[in-house]
Amino acid sequence: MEGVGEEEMEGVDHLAHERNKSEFDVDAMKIVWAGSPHAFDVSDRISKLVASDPGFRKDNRSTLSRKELFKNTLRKAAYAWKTIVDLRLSEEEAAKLRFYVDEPAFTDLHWGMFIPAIKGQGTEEQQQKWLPLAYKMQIIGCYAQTELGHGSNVQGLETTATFDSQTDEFIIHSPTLTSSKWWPGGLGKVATHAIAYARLIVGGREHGVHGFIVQLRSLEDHSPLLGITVGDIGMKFGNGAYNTMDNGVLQFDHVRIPRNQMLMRVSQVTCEGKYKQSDVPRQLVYGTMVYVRQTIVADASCALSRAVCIATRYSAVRRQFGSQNGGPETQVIDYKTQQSRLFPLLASAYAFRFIGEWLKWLYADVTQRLQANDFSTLPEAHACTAGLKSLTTTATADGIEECRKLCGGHGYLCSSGLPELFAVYVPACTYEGDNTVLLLQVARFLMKTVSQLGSRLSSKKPVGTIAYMTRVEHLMQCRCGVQRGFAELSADLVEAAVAHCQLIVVSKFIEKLQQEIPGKGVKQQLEVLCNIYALFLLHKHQGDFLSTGCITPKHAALANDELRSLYSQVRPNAIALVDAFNYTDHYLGSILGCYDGNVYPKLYEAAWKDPLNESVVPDGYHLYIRPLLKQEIRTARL
Ligand SMILES: CCCCC/C=C\C/C=C\C/C=C\C/C=C\C/C=C\CC/C=C/C(=O)SCCNC(=O)CCNC(=O)[C@H](O)C(C)(C)COP(=O)(O)OP(=O)(O)OC[C@H]1O[C@@H](n2cnc3c(N)ncnc32)[C@H](O)[C@@H]1OP(=O)(O)O
Ligand SMILES: Cc1cc2nc3c(=O)[nH]c(=O)nc-3n(C[C@H](O)[C@H](O)[C@H](O)COP(=O)(O)OP(=O)(O)OC[C@H]3O[C@@H](n4cnc5c(N)ncnc54)[C@H](O)[C@@H]3O)c2cc1C
Repeated sequence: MEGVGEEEMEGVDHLAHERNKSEFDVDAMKIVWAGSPHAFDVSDRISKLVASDPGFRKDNRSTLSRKELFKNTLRKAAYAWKTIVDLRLSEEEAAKLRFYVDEPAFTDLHWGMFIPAIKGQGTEEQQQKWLPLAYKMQIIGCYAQTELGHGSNVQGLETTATFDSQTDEFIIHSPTLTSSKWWPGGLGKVATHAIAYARLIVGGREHGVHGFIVQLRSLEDHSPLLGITVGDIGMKFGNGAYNTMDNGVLQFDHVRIPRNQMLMRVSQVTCEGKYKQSDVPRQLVYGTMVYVRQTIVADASCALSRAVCIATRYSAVRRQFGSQNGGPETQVIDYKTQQSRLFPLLASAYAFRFIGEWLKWLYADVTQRLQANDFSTLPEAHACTAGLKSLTTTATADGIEECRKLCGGHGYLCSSGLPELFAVYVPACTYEGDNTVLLLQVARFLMKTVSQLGSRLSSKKPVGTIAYMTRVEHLMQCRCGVQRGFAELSADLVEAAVAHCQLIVVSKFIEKLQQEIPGKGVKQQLEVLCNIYALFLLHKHQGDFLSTGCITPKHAALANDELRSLYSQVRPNAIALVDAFNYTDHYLGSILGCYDGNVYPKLYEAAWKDPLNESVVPDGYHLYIRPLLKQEIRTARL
């Protein structure tokens, strides 16, 4: 193997000159990014714990076969659980551990959907029975909603749950091929139980889709129970990437479960076969999706900031052109074109961090209200979680790909970390609701609000995130007919929904800046980023702003000038602004993004570790290359 001098690999901080340029207190910014001194402490401690433990190694994922990859994920999940138990980690610390282990696994669905579904839709009694088992991982659950034929259209699911009053049981059945459950994570090979969604039929009458706790596999030998056919749906996009997850297929053949395994907080079936609806809205059956959409928004800033950190550090290391008198070439980060692609993404990472924080608050608020039987803010919470999930995941997936391009050719190497990050992240635009379908929900909410504006029948004034609507006069003129023309106008309405969500992100960023933010220069940096975020959007959509007369061409030109000036203000602080994410090299998983910026020796070293380089002459030489070179190809046995 070709070696690299030890001194070239270790110890020298190639980005030190960049760090010295920064004009703000990076440690204080780390606290702002983490959310609080306590959150910073937990995150910092757990990230270092994971990074220093060889049990959590992840640099070999792209070279493993699916079976090896999956087995390794099982090992890591078991090891993570042992670490959590041995170290007596709190729930907050355990969640951080899962985050820094950085490998999609069945545990995400168990903790992220199965348990929340029981908590949100189960009765007290059901929670008391199932949650202790789930918390100790004595059962492992998944969330089985989507089917081969229907994902977005939940009302179109075909699986049935028919009540049998003779035996006090439900019979869960997949009547067609398209009713096979398809996609649930953890289902393929691991889950012992599922929250399965099915159309409830009682006494021959249908009552829509409800959730049921169904055991799938034996707790003794893991074999599927009678009437259950279950397996993995196959390889997904990208090597490694989301293939650590066993997304599954499941068919029920008249599987019987006790009546008390229907989640009965929203509606109940009595032993006499009576269907009863509580006074909580039916939409609470969708509550787990609202919860997860909110966590996805909070996670978007993590994925985007990770890509931005890699691209920013590498852009400061990489030099092309511009050498004067034999001096060093220009750092690519100094090119205005690089800045105009990179810095809006840096600003977006911060914007999404704060919108995630705000959405957590909104979710906690609506949960509290629901407990007190106040359902008034549910439509707004649904619109915000759906819309912001769509906005942030689309921007993050696009942003990760842009960061890959910002790293030139080296960004295409797996060792840059960016291809895998993209492949793992991009399904977030589809799962928990296809992003366009979710924006249509926001559009519906907006149109409903518009149709009520000024209506004599409605005395309610729009509040919260739609309060601005009373101030937009020409909305009043748009009221007529928009409800009737919804489908025809849906492409435009989706754009309106995006604009509404962008407004929320910008206004919450501005609200954040109205708070006290300690630390030298921290607030000023955030103001610059906030202005970049807002002006970049204005610049990108200037056609819309100009055509609606919201701005003049002069305003548009001024905004563009200001944007360029803001990029110059960010430039000296760029490295410190990504250092503030406090990511370990282990978590970043990228040679291009490593903290010390010592990129080239590490790339060189890593190349020699590729399995193809294990032998100088490749396997297959004698069979395929030599006959070709010797012109013996016609006689060779191929
Ligand atoms: C090792 C140790 C580990 C320790 C670990 C510790 C912690 C780890 C913790 C957690 C891990 C964290 C997170 C990870 C979790 C998961 C993320 C990872 C992987 C993702 C897995 C993906 C899962 C899935 O994809 S599940 C399936 C999701 N499916 C969808 O999203 C379907 C999308 N479709 C819909 O939501 C709806 O059907 C629809 C499109 C909204 C319905 O449209 P429509 O038919 O028009 O509506 P109706 O059904 O008729 O509804 C009418 C009425 O209701 C309103 N509505 C709709 N939805 C909601 C809602 N959710 N809430 C409130 N209201 C709603 C609708 O607007 C309409 O209102 P209106 O009548 O007033 O207009
Ligand atoms: C990696 C991954 C993990 C998943 N994990 C789970 C899980 O754990 N549990 C689970 O239950 N499900 C899971 N899913 C399924 C996921 O929730 C669905 O795939 C998702 O909700 C989208 O539904 P769909 O596949 O039916 O898309 P479709 O609705 O078929 O979308 C296809 C196209 O049609 C468009 N479209 C659909 N409806 C409309 C409309 N009304 N108007 C305009 N355009 C429309 C969409 O925008 C899209 O472009 C997972 C999916 C993935 C990719």
